[in-house]
Amino acid sequence: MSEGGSWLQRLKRGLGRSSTKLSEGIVGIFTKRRLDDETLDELEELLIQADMGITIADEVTTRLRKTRFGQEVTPEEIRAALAEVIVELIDPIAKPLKIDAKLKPHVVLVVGVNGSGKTTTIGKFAKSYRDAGLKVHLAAGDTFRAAAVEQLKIWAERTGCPITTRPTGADAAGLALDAYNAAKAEGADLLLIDTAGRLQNRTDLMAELQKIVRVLKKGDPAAPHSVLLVLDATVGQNAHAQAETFRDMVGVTGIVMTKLDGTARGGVLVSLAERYGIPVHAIGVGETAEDLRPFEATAFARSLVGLEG
Ligand SMILES: Nc1nc2c(ncn2[C@@H]2O[C@H](COP(=O)(O)OP(=O)(O)OP(=O)(O)O)[C@@H](O)[C@H]2O)c(=O)[nH]1
Repeated sequence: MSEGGSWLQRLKRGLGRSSTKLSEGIVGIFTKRRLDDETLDELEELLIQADMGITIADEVTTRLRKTRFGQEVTPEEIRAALAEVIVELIDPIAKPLKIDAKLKPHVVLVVGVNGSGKTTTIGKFAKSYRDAGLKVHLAAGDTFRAAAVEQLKIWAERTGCPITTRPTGADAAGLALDAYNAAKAEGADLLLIDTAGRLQNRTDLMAELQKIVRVLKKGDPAAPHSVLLVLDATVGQNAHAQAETFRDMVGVTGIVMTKLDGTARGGVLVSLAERYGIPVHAIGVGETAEDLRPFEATAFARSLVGLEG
């Protein structure tokens, strides 16, 4: 559980496992040693182990080799260099989800594997867009789990957003279209559609997701206007497989990465950014909706490597 505090404190605390592992690793390598082939190799290995990806590991070590080879460097300097490379890489993909109010409604389909944090994400987004003055409609598209519908209903009540539901076992595509029509009739600006969690290797469930997309197009040929993939950071490298399959199946337009507090491998977000270039809208660093915030490159990079401020 998070114990409150400012967002930066929550972020730092949430990324604590990842930053401790990286910091300790860097201190271990560079205490009283020069920057040479051996230490650079060890650094590269550490960054790969931290799920940063080979490109980042390469870029950091190449830069350090060019500028500091043969010199003594402090762990602090290494962390600063690392943060700099990470910021350059993730800044272009750190983008909030932009709602086009002209679409009425802008349709956002939220997808991901079971328990990744879809419902929490929808609740949080519903609240923040409502607070910003938009009319939001929710669709409880997880027709497999009654508890998921209940959870979304609670969010609907809490945020004062109308919600479309159907009994367990109902056709999720039909529900999505019903929700679209209801949202349109209400003049809603935004329709957030929850879906059942599905593993990316279940082709039958992935086909169902494609059906939802096809059926939504009967309402608006351009819908869904956004497809958000919610990824649980604790799955580590499997996040890559998930991003790839969901992207190929339904064209992911943005990512929300949750549970960064539950892993020492927060670097996976960086390697995802580098590999797919898909915008990251928000990150979660704790169990409550308060812990889910827009993704901000500099704060993330500095917190990840354990730098102050
Ligand atoms: N520690 C931590 N827990 C989180 C985070 N985001 C969500 N959770 C928790 O993860 C659990 C699953 O979140 P949900 O939003 O219900 O996930 P879902 O994807 O809708 O789940 P399904 O309906 O099973 O597909 C809940 O207990 C959340 O409180 C996070 O950033 N950190």
